Amino acid sequence: MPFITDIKTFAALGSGVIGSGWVARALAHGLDVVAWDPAPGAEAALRKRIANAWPVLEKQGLTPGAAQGRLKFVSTIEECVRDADFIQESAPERLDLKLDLHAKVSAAAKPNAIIGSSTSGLLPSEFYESATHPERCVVGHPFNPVYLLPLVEIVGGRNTSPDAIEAAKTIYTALGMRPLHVRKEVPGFIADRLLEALWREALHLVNDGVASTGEIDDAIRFGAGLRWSFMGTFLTYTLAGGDAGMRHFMAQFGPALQLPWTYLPAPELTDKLIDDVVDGTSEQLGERSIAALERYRDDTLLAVLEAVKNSKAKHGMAFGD
Ligand SMILES: NC(=O)C1=CN([C@@H]2O[C@H](COP(=O)(O)OP(=O)(O)OC[C@H]3O[C@@H](n4cnc5c(N)ncnc54)[C@H](O)[C@@H]3O)[C@@H](O)[C@H]2O)C=CC1
Ligand SMILES: C[N+](C)(C)CC(=O)CC(=O)[O-]
Repeated sequence: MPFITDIKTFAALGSGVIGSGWVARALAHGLDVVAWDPAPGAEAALRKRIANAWPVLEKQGLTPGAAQGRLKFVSTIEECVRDADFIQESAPERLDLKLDLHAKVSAAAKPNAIIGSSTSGLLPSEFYESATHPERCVVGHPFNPVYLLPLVEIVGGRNTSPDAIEAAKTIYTALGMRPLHVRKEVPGFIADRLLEALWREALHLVNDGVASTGEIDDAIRFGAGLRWSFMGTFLTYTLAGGDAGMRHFMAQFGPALQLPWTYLPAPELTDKLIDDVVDGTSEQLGERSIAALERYRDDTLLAVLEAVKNSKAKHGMAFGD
């Protein structure tokens, strides 16, 4: 039986930061969405998050027929997944919890509905171990805010069929995303390995009293962060090697890797370090609420996405190139 790829009904399990982002994306793409989350007050919190995201989604352009009213919140896992054409799990990052949840989800779902997990780095071979029809189970790791950022890392487990990877690519593409197949199942996949290295070094810089959280954020947002929105590290450093490109770059800056500039192990999360990071970021937040900062982030991201798309078009490139 072929996997379902022309999806009409999207099931979301877990409606926290990431689950609500998936719901917003699916609704904006004109789908019916069924959601489940066991927390008290979860439905109201989800609807509030969707309402906060909706203005930027309207600005970006909704699929005809898209409406917040097409979200149905249900009270059981089975009700959530039974009639779904595609299922995305965004439950807390705990192996035991995901193992138990996926055993239930996969037993209740249509056998040919693809199941994706938002996990940031747990291994699909482990948490889909007791799934029914594990061949249709993948990781679809998104980035926050899920309703705007296109990247989704697709990772298969030991039992995932190659056809399921292709089906997941088709589904996520139809949701306006840019799938990246991570060919080897490794903890942290690709993007979170990179992000974790940056995060670890940022914590060391705070811990060693080198810079405040705001100064470290400035070092990213006025420099590398701007060029990372359209060019990755490898091509950027090719240009840093001048006309001789990457070979010259390697010769000039390669030896510095032996120093090294960076620490590998993370610093101990002492109470002082946690307080320094929390106090620093509270100061950066100032009087703004999280929701206001999210709207600022979303508007700015949309402007960046539009600018990158237009510039690529002028150079004969598609957005996904
Ligand atoms: N926050 C982030 O930046 C990102 C998180 N992720 C991944 O997304 C997943 C969800 O993370 P967040 O949304 O950040 O967490 P969150 O804490 O915001 O939301 C988790 C939600 O799951 C609900 N929940 C609790 N038990 C559950 C169960 N048994 N089944 C279903 N839902 C349950 C909670 O009530 C809560 O609403 C995790 O696997 C995480 O690694 C992926 C990309 C980015
Ligand atoms: C912090 N995090 C590991 C949960 C981050 C991600 O998984 C992706 C993101 O949105 O940065």
